[in-house]
Order: sequence, then structure tokens, then C-alpha cells
Amino acid sequence: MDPQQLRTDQFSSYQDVKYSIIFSADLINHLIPIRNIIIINNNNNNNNNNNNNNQHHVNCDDEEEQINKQDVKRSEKILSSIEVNKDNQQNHNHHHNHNHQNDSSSSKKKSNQTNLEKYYHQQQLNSDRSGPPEIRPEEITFEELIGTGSFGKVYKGRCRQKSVAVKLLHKQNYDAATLAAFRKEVHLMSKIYHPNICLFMGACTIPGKCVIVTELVPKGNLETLLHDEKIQLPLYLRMRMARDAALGINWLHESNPVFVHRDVKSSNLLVDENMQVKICDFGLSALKQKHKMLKDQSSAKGTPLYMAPEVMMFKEFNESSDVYSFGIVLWEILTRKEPFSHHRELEKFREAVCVKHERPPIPHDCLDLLRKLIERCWDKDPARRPSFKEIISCLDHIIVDAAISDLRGREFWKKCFLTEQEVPWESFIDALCEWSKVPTRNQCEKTSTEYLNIKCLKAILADSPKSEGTGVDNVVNIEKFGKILEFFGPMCASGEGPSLMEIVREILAQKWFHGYLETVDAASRLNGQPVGSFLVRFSSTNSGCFTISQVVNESGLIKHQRVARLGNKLNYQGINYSTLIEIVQKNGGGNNGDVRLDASLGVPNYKFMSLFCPSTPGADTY
Ligand SMILES: Nc1ncnc2c1ncn2[C@@H]1O[C@H](COP(=O)(O)OP(=O)(O)OP(=O)(O)O)[C@@H](O)[C@H]1O
Repeated sequence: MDPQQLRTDQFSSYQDVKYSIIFSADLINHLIPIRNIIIINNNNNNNNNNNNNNQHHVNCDDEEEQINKQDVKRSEKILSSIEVNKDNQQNHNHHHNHNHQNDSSSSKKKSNQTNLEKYYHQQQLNSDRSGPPEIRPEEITFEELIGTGSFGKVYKGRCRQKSVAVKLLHKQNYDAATLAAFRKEVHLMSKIYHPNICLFMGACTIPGKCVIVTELVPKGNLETLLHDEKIQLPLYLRMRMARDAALGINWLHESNPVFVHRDVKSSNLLVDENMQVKICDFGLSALKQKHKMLKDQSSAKGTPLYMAPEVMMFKEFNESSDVYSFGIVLWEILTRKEPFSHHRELEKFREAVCVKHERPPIPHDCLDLLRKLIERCWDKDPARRPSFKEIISCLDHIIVDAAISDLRGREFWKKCFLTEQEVPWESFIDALCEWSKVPTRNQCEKTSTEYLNIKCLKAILADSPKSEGTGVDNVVNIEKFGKILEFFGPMCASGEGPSLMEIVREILAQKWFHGYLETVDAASRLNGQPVGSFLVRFSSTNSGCFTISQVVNESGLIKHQRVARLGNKLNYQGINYSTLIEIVQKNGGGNNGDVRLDASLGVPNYKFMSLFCPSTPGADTY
């Protein structure tokens, strides 16, 4: 085929740089997304490598070959016995006349049946030793199509009464080498177990019926989620997802032998019902010994958009090429945009990335640590890129920065709970009291103001744990802590000003303060109240802001007015105030017919009032 045609007809869109490819050295300007090209090259590579034993690097496929040799040999024997038998049968049939066709096809069926039984039996034995669990084709039912890649189609399906994902390879008329490669992928997958790696459940390795069965990860791939503007994904959550992915890849890199994934990209990161990320697609993965380098002899594997320059240029590489790809993914997670979307042609793209070192632009308002991490990950020098161990520890800090904007709040959380996103209330409050240098729960009298301060903070900050049976009654979530600080901050260290607990107690003591309350609930609490009645609540749409809901006329019309946050100030009707209490004080008292914020018309919040006076009537009402 004319290589020019390859480029112009099929490979001239942005999509070309988005999908996994294997492209050969002589056709470097052209994308060849055909999986069996690797296989052909693999055979060549083996020969090349055999003739060239003094190299420092290892040809990817030879390295894996050695590591997997024994297992592959075992299954190859069985498969070839089936294939030889099938061929014999075909030749046999060919020479028979029509009259004998029924007989021969039934004996063929029988013989194949026996061979399949042998095959399953042997696979069973293999899996008892360490091999992949073999799944019979008739055990799988296909439901809807959930994804398409360059290698196969992925269906939602059922296997042994369980919902699963079934990857069906595009090309089923495999030759022996292709089959060996498929079995290698299955074999690799069967060796990895980690919560952030898509669970491999089994495979059918019968020629013509090759499928991979994995757990079904319900929210699909991260790329689709990121680029769907309708889906809310706060930075904090996105950074947690990045950390999940990093944990999965780190597991591969710290395995012995080392797994290099080789196709790290957002469409290979799957998202489960708890927004936990799992890495999938080991179709291009390579195994290597620690400290050794890999080199593609005549075919580069991966997805160009995410491919490290050294891989694109057929240089030696190692696991740090996954780090480069992760840098691009991090950028995508940060911006929710397509990386390099202005590029159309592979050759120009390759030159831009490898020669001119072009990288996607990082937004100005990016968190400092995150900017530095992304820049280090996609460094042109692989040796300067961080390991995934380092990436995870950077992400621990970035997650805190993304959840908590208050500087002292960040400092506190990092010092006490760096790697945690949810902590038991008791651990939290003891740590906070120590950090603020105020008496802890056990150090103060139950009737003291200090104890009341703690009770107030608990009322506004602690939640029931999401999962049951943990033995913990209340927890503090980092994101909620960050939000509370946006409402009540800035947080002060000892000697700098009042503690967070004191500030919260002062506000909760105001009967008109209702905290978290939706607009409809505010309306129902004000329903039937006299003109001027009001309550103050957290704004449900703008973090750090408040809403004053008030009855403004005799017919019961309710107005909701925003108290905006401008730095440390609160802005109400164009005037800046220091606290909510000041707003109510300065806008109270009736005059010239306006509806004012008369504190006596504040609608009481019995829940908070009961903290101050345990016998408050109606404390259980809300
Ligand atoms: N276990 C799973 N659960 C849910 N969806 C899945 C699962 N596995 C794959 N998918 C969906 O199918 C898509 C393609 O899967 P996969 O990447 O394994 O195929 P591929 O042919 O190897 O693709 P590529 O060309 O990207 O290498 C994924 O992006 C995802 O949307």
C-alpha cells in the first residue's frame, strides 16, 4: 500500500494521535494501528536480538519472552495440537466426496470436541499452577457495546451470573504468533492484583473465540467523564482520581519483573461507582528486569498523544516513559481539555514534542505543586522525571491543597492527616485542639466554654461515616473541612487570633443561623412568619458565601439575598463587613419603611440552640 495513502486517507485527523498504535521505524511518518504488525515485527525482533547479544538494552518482546517462556510453551503445545488437528480435518474433508461429508463432519466435531476437552483440562491444570482461568465461550453472554479501541470492542456481558466486561478482539483469524501475543497479554493480566487495576477474571484463549473477561467498571473511562461538561468533578476529586491511577501504575513499576504499561492515557483509566480509578488495557505492556532499559527495534507502541519522546524516537526507554504519559494525563485531568488538540499530522506532532519540546499550556491559576509535578513528569530527560512513588507523595500534598484553600487549614491537615481523606471525629478534634493549643475534650470540664466550642464545631463539621461497621460514629471529611474554613476562616494558629472552634460557637449561638439549608427548606421554615422574619444559611451554590432568606411583604414573599465573600470580608448590599453578626447588627432596627434585619425577627434554629441550652423545646424538630 502506498504509504502516502496511509497518511492522507486514513490518518489525517486528531483521532489518529489519540488511539493506541504500533508504528514501524521505516514507516515512522505513518500510523499503522494494526495489531498484527507488532507480531510480525516481534518475530523479526527475536531474530535481530539473537544476533545482537551485546546490547545494553533489551528488546521489549524478548525480555517478556524469557520471563514467560515456560508458561507460554505449555499452552502453545496444547493450542498447536488443536490447530494441527483442525488442519488435518480440513485436508481430510477436502479429499472426501459429498456422500461422506456428514460422516466426516461428525467425526471432525468429535475429534475437536475431545481436543477442546483436553485443552480446557490442560488450561485448568495451568490455572491451578498460576495461569489465567480459562472461560468457555458458551459461559459468556454479550449485552451492550460499552467501548471500542484499536485492538477490540468491549461489551457489557454476563459470565457465571456476574455482570462483567468482555473484550472481544477485532481480528479473530489469528496466526500462531498473534495468538501467542494474545496469550501473553492474558498471562500478564493474570499476574496483577491491585484495587487500582481493573480486575482480570479470566479469558477464552481458543483461536477464533479470544476474549478477555474483566470486572465491569460502571462509570466507563475517565476521558469521557473529563470531557463531559455536565459532570461536576471538583479539582479535589480529580486529584484523588489521579492518585488512584498513580497507585495502580506504581504497583506495576514496583513489581518484579517490572511492568511498563506503555499505554497510559485517560481512556485506559476506568472509573467505578465510588469514583475510584482503575487502570486497564495491558495490550501493549512490557516486562523488564529492574534497572534494564527497553528498546523498540522496529515498532513503537503506544498512543502518540501520550507517547514519551524517547519512545517516539526509537531510543532506549524504561518505566519513566509511563511517567511522561501520566504527565499528559495529569494535564488533561487538570484542564478537562484535549491535549495537543491543534495537532493533526503525526510527523509535525512528533517534531513538536521531540525536537521543539512542545507541551500543553498549564493554566496560570494552577496550584503551584501541581504545576511543578506536571512539568517534572513530562521532562524531556527521562532521568529527571519523578518515580511514581514520588508522584504519589506529591499528589498527597496536592489533594490537600485542592480540598483546602485556607493556608493554616492546609498546614494543619498535612501535619496531622496527610494521606487521609476522612478521619474519625475524635482523632480530628484532639489534633485540632493540640494544634490550636487549647484544651482537648478530655482536658476540659463538660460545662466549660471550651467544651461548648468543641460541641459546636462537631455539630457543623462531623458526619456519619459512609460505610457501616467501621466502629466509628462520626468522621471529618477533608473536603467538608475545607468548605467550613471557607465559611468561617481564615483559620488562626495559636496566638494569631480566635480558634476555629470559638468562631463557630459565636455564629451558632445566633438563633437566626441555620448552616446547611436548601432554598426550599428555608422557605418552609419562613412560611407563615411575620414580615421581616429572616434566617442566614450557607450559600448552596457559592462556597464561602452566605444567603439571607427573608419574608419581605404581607403576602409572605420570600427573598434570598447573597452575602458575598471578598477575601476576608463579607459583602452585603455593596458594603463590606467583618462578620455575619456585624451585618445583622448594622442592618437591624426599623427605619424608613425598609425591611431590616431585626435580630428579634430571626427565625430560631432549634438544633443549634439546643447546644447552648440542652432543654430547648423543639430541639429535635430539625
Ligand atoms: N472493564 C471495563 N469496564 C467498563 N468499561 C470498559 C472496561 N474495559 C474497557 N472499557 C471501555 O472500553 C474502552 C476500550 O477498551 P480498551 O482500552 O481495553 O480497548 P483497546 O482496543 O485496547 O483500546 P486502545 O486503542 O485505547 O488501546 C475503554 O476506554 C472503556 O471505555
